Amino acid sequence: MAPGHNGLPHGHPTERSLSLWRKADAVVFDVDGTITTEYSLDLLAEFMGVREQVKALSKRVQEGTLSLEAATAQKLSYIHCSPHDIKRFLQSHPPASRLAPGVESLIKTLQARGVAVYLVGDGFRELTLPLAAHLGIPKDRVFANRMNWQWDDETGEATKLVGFDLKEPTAHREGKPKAIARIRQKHPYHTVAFVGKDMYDLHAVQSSRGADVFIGYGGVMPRDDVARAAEWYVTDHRELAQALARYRVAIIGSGAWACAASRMVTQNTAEYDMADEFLEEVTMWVREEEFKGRSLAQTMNETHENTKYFPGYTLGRNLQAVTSLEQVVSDADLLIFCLPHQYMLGVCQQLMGKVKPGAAAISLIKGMRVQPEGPQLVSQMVRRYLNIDCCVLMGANIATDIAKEELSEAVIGYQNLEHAERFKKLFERPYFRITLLPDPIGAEMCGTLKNIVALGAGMVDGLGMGPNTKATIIRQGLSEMRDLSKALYPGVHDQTFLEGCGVGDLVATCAGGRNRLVACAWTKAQLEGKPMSFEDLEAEILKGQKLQGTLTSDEVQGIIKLRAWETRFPLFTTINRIINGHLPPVFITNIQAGCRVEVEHHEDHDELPLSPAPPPLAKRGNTSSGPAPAPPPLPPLRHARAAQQTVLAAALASAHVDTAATQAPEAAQAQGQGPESGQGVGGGVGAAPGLGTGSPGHGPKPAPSEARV
Ligand SMILES: NC(=O)c1ccc[n+]([C@@H]2O[C@H](COP(=O)([O-])OP(=O)(O)OC[C@H]3O[C@@H](n4cnc5c(N)ncnc54)[C@H](O)[C@@H]3O)[C@@H](O)[C@H]2O)c1
Ligand SMILES: O=P(O)(O)OC[C@H](O)CO
Repeated sequence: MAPGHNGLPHGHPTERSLSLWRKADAVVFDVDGTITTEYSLDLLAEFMGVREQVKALSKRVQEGTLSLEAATAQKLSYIHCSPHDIKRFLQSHPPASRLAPGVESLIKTLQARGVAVYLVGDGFRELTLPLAAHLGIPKDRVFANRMNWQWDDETGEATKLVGFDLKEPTAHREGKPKAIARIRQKHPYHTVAFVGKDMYDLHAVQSSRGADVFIGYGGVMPRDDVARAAEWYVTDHRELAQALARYRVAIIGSGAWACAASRMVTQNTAEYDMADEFLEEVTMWVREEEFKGRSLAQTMNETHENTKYFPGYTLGRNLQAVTSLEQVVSDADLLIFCLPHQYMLGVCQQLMGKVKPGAAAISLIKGMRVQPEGPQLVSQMVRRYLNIDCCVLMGANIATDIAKEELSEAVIGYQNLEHAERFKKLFERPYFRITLLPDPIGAEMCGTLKNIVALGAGMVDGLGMGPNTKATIIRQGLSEMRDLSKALYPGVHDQTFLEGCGVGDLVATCAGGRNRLVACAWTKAQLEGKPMSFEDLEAEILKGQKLQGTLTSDEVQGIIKLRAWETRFPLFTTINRIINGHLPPVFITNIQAGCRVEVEHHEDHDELPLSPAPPPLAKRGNTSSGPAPAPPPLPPLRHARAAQQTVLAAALASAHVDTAATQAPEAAQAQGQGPESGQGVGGGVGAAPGLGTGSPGHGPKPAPSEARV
């Protein structure tokens, strides 16, 4: 055969046709000779003993000496069958025996990807519908001619074939473009591809522009003229299936959650799936570092285990650890960001202009960046710096439990539904359920803010208090999460806070998360008189994994302080004051007092942002905002025991809080003021007004949405 369109060899699509085929949301197939190995009417004619007469008519149509309409009418008069004959014919020629090789699998692949498949042919519904049923194509997606029948007046049954319905568009030469136009009128498909066998099909597409691309199929009835004229000519349907886009997946980050999430992703990309959308190999960016004298990435590639950040869990064999960030993203279509949030700005800056155009991202990161003009969520950062869409995946997703394949749920918050659906396919497993949520900001705010509440829950545990107190903190936390999210982003949906990313994640984190764990240890250390910094405890307990809550608390407090919202967000404010050493942990049970305590500015670097331009986040020791070397760490107040006591004394004096309240619960109990004194959360802490006991002792009047505790 001669070379195809633009001199390309056969089977080589033009760039345009390949791209349109890959993004088609509807594919229309011609029927006879394209999805079948023969003209079905010819087979019926053979069955009825008139094959040669009918074939001769088809030849005349191809030669242009007889019109399609006249030939069809003549063929039917030769065939002259009854409905019973058709039934027998269909029994002896079941659909599977009539289909062209590879077409059934191609159609199933397209359908699994959500592509709408249509059949448009100039054969007959009576013979085409059984094929459609076999292929799972609904009747209303089939365009074909209808036979006319003579009816027996007495039995009411069709008896004899008497021609065909000329009102069907497919009865005429220009019928196919008309059918495609009808499809487009009814459904707003973005891209329609047409697969057909002859020049009529090609002209039908070119003349009407009904379809965006024509692909010639010559596997059954090869045609040189079509091969020459078509932008893409294939002789096997498998070529079309193989050419469908497959997405290359990259994970940016290699910590605990990144590794647990990678297991789901690699399980899905490795598993056989009709849609076959993803390339099996997944790459993971592993920051260059040595662990136990060896390159961590190298160890991961050899042992399929992240021995530093996620020891004890096997990762997919199809996961490739790569240390070059640029290399990982350069050819990736789907980017999964999963890093401690403080490193994301540096990563985004490094990746500017290096991401594949058209790539889509999802962030699993829980945290935000605070700029003078306001907060910037990670998904917003990705959109802004990398100029690509970014969904978020948020939920009650403690990494180790998911690695054990215990049931868990998450939401994918999205702006672009198509991307969200693709990511859902990439992550969803029998043990990991995903709901799509059109509120990405709400979902991400939930994931970010719950880390602060978890610190409060850890303090409750560290103080040795029980579930009632923790439930109070969780309830108040959820309320402040919602109020702050809505105050900053009024479009956020209330319902989001009742989803897996809201109350679900909050409960899980407050029960078993790292923020809770470290805050509990920090509180105990305080009570025992052997205080330790959060950073030291983080290093000791989490062994390289990163705490997000303390940094997020500082960032969020910057937002609160700038707007003088302390009394609107008493839990967030009190937690921030506790972790920064301005209040003792026991104030977690007295947030109305905690948020009103006047905080003395001890040292410049100790204070929370006051001015419209919050100080750089890097000020907080090793919590720099990018992978670039952090500036020399300044010890925050929460790390300095002596300074803490000084400020605490001042704070208590200014709040007129009874110092007994600042002691450990045991000490407070001895004075009848501890949680077991009957005042519990409501009034257990000193002279300051207690949780749930009404108006505060001093300070501004609470806003209407103010906390009840
Ligand atoms: N761990 C969980 O159970 C869990 C669950 C859900 C969401 N999350 C969120 O996912 C995000 C990532 O958490 P994780 O558990 O995967 O990470 P992690 O806490 O285990 O932190 C380790 C990661 O931080 C990276 N890292 C350390 N120093 C770095 C630096 N200077 N620059 C760049 N990267 C550096 C390491 O290379 C490693 O990838 C966080 O926002 C977290 O809140 C965590
Ligand atoms: O362990 P934490 O506190 O960082 O929380 C982990 C996850 O966010 C829980 O969904």
